[in-house]
Amino acid sequence: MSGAGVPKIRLRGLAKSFGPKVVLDGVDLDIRAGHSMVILGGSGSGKSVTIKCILGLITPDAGTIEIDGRDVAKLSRREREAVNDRIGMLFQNGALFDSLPVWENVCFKLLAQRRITRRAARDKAAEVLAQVGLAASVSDLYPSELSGGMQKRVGLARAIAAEPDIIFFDEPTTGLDPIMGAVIDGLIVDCVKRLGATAVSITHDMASARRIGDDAAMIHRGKIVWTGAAATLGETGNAMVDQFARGEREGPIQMELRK
Ligand SMILES: Nc1ncnc2c1ncn2[C@@H]1O[C@H](COP(=O)(O)OP(=O)(O)OP(=O)(O)O)[C@@H](O)[C@H]1O
Repeated sequence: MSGAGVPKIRLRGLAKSFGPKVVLDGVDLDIRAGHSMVILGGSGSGKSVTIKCILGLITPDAGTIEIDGRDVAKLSRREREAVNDRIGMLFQNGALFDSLPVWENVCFKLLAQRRITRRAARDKAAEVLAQVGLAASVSDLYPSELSGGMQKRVGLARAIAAEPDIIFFDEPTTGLDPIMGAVIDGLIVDCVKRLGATAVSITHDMASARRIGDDAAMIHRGKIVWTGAAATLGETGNAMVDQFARGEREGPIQMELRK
């Protein structure tokens, strides 16, 4: 458990370059426990690289990542694995395994870690599918037999099945029609609340950002240039953030691109 005031995730001076290309240039960010943070930024601004650093998939060149107040670089491999076991992830394209039926996809992590029998996994899958509004009969279908919205729901069910306390959402509404996007956002909010989890989302969809976020942060040129309430997006008073949130061609970001 986090103590009062200790962020669930704290990034300080996070830096990462690929060859000569500086992607993260000193990212400082606090993500509050039990809250939902939305990370905004242009294409290629380093949102995914930031999340991959937190997940331990990319090693930063400099800076620290603390989860529950502990510097993850100082954890043993076993401790790091234990941290990752408490993290769920909804990938942009669902990333479901085509060769496995829905129920095995949903309980993949629990089965792989032998935390559940195959029989119990079927029951667990039905229970979690119900939480994302899918009937138990979907359990035996394969991902190719599902619509995009259903695949997203199954991906969400998989992300929450192991009852994580941190969940990452990578562009959860991309590729969905606006109504299905709103439905998925509602499910995300419900599931995160039910688990009492900390959520971190990447999205380019401002309506979605306002719906799922408590807090928002904008990354630009490898740094966090603004943090504030997600509800204020578009009217933050920060010209860069408001331009981005409103999708306006003219503004400080455009001026920089012209240089
Ligand atoms: N493994 C890698 N090797 C080399 N360059 C990389 C690698 N991963 C990311 N990059 C580069 O880092 C930059 C930031 O990538 P990242 O995927 O974090 O962007 P993003 O903000 O998530 O963008 P988008 O919104 O388009 O998904 C890009 O220029 C990308 O090409």
